Amino acid sequence: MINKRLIGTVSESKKYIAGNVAVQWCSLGANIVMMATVADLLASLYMKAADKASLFLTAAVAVIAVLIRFICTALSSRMGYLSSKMVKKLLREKIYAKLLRLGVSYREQVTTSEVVQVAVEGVEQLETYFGAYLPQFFYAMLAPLTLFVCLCFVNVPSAIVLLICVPLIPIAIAAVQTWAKKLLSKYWGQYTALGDTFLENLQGLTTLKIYQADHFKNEEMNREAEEFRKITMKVLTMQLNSITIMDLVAYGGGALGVILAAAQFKAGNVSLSGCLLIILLSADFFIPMRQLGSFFHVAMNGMAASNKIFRLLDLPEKAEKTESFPADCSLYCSDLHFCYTGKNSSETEKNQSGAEEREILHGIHMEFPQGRFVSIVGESGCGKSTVASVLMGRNQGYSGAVKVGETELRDINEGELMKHITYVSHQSYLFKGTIRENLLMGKPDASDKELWAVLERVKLSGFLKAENGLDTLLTEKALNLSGGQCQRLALARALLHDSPVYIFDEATSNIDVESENDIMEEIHGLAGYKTVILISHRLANVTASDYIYVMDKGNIAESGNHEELLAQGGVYAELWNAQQSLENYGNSQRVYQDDYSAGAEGQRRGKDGV
Ligand SMILES: Nc1ncnc2c1ncn2[C@@H]1O[C@H](COP(=O)(O)OP(=O)(O)OP(=O)(O)O)[C@@H](O)[C@H]1O
Repeated sequence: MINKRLIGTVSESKKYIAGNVAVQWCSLGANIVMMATVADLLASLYMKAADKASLFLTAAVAVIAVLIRFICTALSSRMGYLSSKMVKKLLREKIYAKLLRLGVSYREQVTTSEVVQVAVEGVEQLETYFGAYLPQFFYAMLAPLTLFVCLCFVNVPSAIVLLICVPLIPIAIAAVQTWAKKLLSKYWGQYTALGDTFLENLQGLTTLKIYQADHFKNEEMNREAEEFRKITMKVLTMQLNSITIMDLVAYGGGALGVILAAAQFKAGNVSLSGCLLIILLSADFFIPMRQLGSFFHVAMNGMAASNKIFRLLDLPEKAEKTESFPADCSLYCSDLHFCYTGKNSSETEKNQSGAEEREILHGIHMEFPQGRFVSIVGESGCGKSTVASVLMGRNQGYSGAVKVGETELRDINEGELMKHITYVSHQSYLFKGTIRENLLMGKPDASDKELWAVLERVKLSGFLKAENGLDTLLTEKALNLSGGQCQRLALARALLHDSPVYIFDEATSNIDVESENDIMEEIHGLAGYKTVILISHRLANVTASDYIYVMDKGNIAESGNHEELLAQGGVYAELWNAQQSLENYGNSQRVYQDDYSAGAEGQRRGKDGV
């Protein structure tokens, strides 16, 4: 239960732990002095030898001792607080720094939910370990030894017996530890799983309601919660049982001290005041160890959490990338293979070892020359977004070559890569805060004038002027904006970023036609002077591209410009014809509806005599 690595990792907390032990020890010293004076007074009262002076002296010593103990207790909790505060801060900083070092591809090794659980809940669990358990551990060793030394001056056999009984408490703790360890790790697992389910169901509540699946999920969660309740009760029972055992040992030991002292007094081996002192102090032999036991289970939770923290901190890191982004920002992939493994998405031991590798990209060749507009199309699931993630440096476990100019992409410094490639997906993340704050992420030194100019370009300025301008507040995930407005805002932020390469991954899916047209207009505008990679389901959006790659099940099925691909009469032409007939059908329906509405309006007007 003393994790040297954990203590070493946050060694700054050692001074607080030492200070905490020191003040508790001072408090014990004050208690010994007080008890010795009280024992003396009681003995002289019994002998009828007490006078006023000894009464006053005892009262004065008692008041001073109580005062010292009060100050020491306050100092001890202050130090406990300071050490746990420092530990939490340091560990969270380390986790944060680790994530930064792992970079954008961190999800290849650990899931976001695991990182959140470890950084928030996991670190929180260590509060008691550092704030209470560790100081108590050292104090629980020091206190019986100190009392032993003091009582040796009074009566050696009693002091020895009391000292021998103290280790019975840790032995009792150790007896339950093996069982407790397994139980607590199971408890922790169920606790985090329940947290995951709860969060997921809460986030998807609207969807669950729409499909009337909320009842089913409710029952599922009830079952999980019931399992969690059962294991919580087991943990509580285990804790209560072990506390009962510890109490038996502690108070039994105290009682033994009383019996021994009385026997020694009867045998004439100890004075009356000495006997009283042994009786008064015998409980203090056991109380620190008993207190340690009560922190034990919380500290064990901390240990389970620290294992998870170290698993995260020990994840292998790639060597520091030093290459800067080349001036020639043409991108190309040659013989590019990529597989996702179960490792990426699951933390279970079984999945890690038995992870099935599924190749998504089967040795593809693609070129994205500087300043050209290249599109990638293909059926859902053929690997388009995977290519985008590789180009963004998010999927680094590829084989083959991916180069920017002459430099291998995975050797380019991550900050440089992010600075030079802007990625806009259909789910661009907008942060809770103001419109200004969200836009300034694209260009921190942009003036309000620049921000309004870019909002004008994406046709969002009218709406925002009617709201609170650049200070319009966005709620979490910008839920107070429509889908189209979110995408326009994300595009505005991307335009401000002004990087040489832009990747648009289905940036206009799931939004209204007007927003789609406005956004596509901007993308086509960019294509004149930036390297633009456009991934789109809708072929009408890619017709103006300099080059189009048609993907099929992780391979390049065809490539060329729009006219060439149509002339080939292959997958692209088939898809184009199918989409065209659908769009023509949609248009004819719209015309029919417009005619119908115009006719109905004419009839109404006729009736009204207008
Ligand atoms: N993180 C992941 N872990 C495991 N498999 C994944 C992951 N992301 C995607 N895949 C799988 O990789 C394949 C290609 O996915 P990808 O998202 O690249 O396709 P896509 O062509 O962009 O599809 P869509 O047009 O529907 O967005 C899919 O079969 C998908 O199941």
